[in-house]
Amino acid sequence: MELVSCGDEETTITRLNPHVREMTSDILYHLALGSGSHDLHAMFGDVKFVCMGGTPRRMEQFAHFIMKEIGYQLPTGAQLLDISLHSYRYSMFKVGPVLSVSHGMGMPSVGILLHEMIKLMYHARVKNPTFFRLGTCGGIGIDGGNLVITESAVDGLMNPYLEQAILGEIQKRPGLLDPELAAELKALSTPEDPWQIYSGKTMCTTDFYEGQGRLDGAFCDYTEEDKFDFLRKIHAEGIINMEMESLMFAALCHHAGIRGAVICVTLLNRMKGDQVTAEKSQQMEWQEYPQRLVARYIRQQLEAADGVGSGAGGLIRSLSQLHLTRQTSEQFASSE
Ligand SMILES: O=P(O)(O)O[C@@H]1C[C@H](O)[C@@H](CO)O1
Ligand SMILES: O=c1cc[nH]c(=O)[nH]1
Repeated sequence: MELVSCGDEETTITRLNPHVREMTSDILYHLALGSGSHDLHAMFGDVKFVCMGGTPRRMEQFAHFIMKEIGYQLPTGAQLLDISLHSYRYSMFKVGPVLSVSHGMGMPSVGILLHEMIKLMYHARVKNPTFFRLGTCGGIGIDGGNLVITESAVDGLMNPYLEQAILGEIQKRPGLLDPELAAELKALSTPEDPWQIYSGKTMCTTDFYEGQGRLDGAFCDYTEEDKFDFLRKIHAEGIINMEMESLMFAALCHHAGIRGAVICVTLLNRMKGDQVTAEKSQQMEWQEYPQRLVARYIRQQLEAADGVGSGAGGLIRSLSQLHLTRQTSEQFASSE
């Protein structure tokens, strides 16, 4: 990707806010970090992959999982710490070149996080990061426990763009994701995996209940027939799942020129019901499926960068100058 000159810095982020370039100190309020209070280049300059998902617990688990998968070792006595603990909003864990961050529920929450993660990449001088959303969704004609890779995201009206009111006017940003990345991820799935993998359009809604045509919300002013007419209609348009973040994620990654992918596990088939009835232990196992696929991709990329046959360890060790120790945690706390 072409480097864009930003004052005395270079960034691969397109359309970066010119005001941010001029700010001597930028507070990343919801991450409990700041370009004035922290040496963001020293802390995050080696990041290559940013993985996001709804809950702090899932993203902490992913951090531990990816640590094993890429053979990364914390220094003796160090613990994996929540870098954004003192924001009381999001949780963020760093494992060498991988950041694992929770984004909460819905587009406003993931949108705020994306603004700050994109600025973090700029301040840390990270070039060409890849962003992933590792999520859960409702399948349309796909049973629970399968994977969906989003090709592009649409809103609840099937518009292929994000509409945002900015200064009293609607701005439209396309919900496009990187087709090559989606294909590369899909190719990493094998017939031995416990899931089937699908790719298609994702409907991103602003609500879990009425917004997704459920019959089990507190309110429902439509019939079961209306619901199924709608699900059949959107399925005929190539929509194979529903969730609540993909459109914001796709639109902001595309706007920033960041390679992004959305991989969700289905928790249920909406053609068969509305309630999530799978056992909690089953849901927990399913939640790991997107993580397993993305871990394969990260491993593959690190191994390729490290040279064939030498394994990911060397690169990861050399990339990971920064270890998140108690001392740096106290630094994070001081930015509260
Ligand atoms: O990534 P997660 O599993 O948090 O995303 C989906 C979409 C909504 O945020 C939430 C609804 O249950 O799950
Ligand atoms: O049906 C579902 C399941 C998970 N997440 C959603 O947004 N919808």
